[in-house]
Amino acid sequence: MIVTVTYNPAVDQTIQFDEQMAPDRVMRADEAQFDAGGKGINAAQLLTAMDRPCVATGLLGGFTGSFIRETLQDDGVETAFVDVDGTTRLNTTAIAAAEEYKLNQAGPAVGESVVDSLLEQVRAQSPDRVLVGGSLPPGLTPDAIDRIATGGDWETIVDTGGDVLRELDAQYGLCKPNRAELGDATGADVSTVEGCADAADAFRDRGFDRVLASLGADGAVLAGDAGQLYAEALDIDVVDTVGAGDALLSGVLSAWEAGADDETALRTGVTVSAQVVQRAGTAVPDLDDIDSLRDGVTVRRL
Ligand SMILES: Nc1ncnc2c1ncn2[C@@H]1O[C@H](COP(=O)(O)OP(=O)(O)O)[C@@H](O)[C@H]1O
Ligand SMILES: O=P(O)(O)OC[C@H]1O[C@](O)(COP(=O)(O)O)[C@@H](O)[C@@H]1O
Repeated sequence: MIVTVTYNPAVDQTIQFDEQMAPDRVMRADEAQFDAGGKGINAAQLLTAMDRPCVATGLLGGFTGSFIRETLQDDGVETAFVDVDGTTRLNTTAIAAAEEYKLNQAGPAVGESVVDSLLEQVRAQSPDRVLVGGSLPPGLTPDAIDRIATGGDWETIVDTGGDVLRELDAQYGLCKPNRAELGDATGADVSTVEGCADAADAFRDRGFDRVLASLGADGAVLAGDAGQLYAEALDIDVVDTVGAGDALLSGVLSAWEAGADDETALRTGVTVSAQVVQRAGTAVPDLDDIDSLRDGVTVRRL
């Protein structure tokens, strides 16, 4: 069973314009959408949609927090959140002509005592795996993630930015940097797939059993004890890429929970992410055919 921890959830607002962004004028969006977001929350929604037992925990506050709580309830996602005084952030993805702008807020400041409250919620679920996903709100340091990783007898997966990744001290089952985060965390040349795979592999020494590096339209690399696996991305029409990394990771975790090997897990992740990027925002797509669609993903050993 998986518990997801989102220290800094967000309502994801996706707005679409049929013209390019321009300063000093009113831009009017043709379409607007609101989704419950934040890395662990997206993962919990996707894992639930794939019938994997999962509980979403994290910090919620204010009207945006209530929206996330209600959305997850409607989606049948089990939750165990901790209430905070501030207002959960609203992150915006603006799609203008063919360009994508991601505008993320810092989130409400919290005190360190929230880590104890969250740990209590996590322990109460007795999970096998815990996914800690997303940025940290003001008031918390990477120690908040290490404390979850060392707080019980579970494998911890982490999906967070390069700066925080570099500062983690505990032992983790997996981290999932995207290309920029991998570059930030390692300082390596990540301009080629091979460079990314080598950087991911080397980064394992910093306390990660496996590193799953997502490379956008170039696909993904999974580096572990058994070597480096590379999966090409599927050739699809992308609406926006928000939630793509969460989808990749959710597919991998879902397959592992079902007992699959790394190659099958990587195929599953790439397939789930392809479904997500073909839809606006972080809404949960139809995932019924994932097991058959994943056969279309090309994986090779590097
Ligand atoms: N343009 C694209 N075409 C096809 N698949 C994509 C595209 N962008 C992202 N993906 C899929 O989503 C996964 C995660 O994307 P990425 O942008 O690297 O993650 P993040 O959202 O964390 O930045 C990729 O590994 C790939 O499978
Ligand atoms: O916590 P961060 O790094 O600010 O990211 C939060 C944002 O990332 C998302 O989880 C999407 O993440 P990915 O695009 O990396 O999958 C959004 O739902 C959320 O608004």
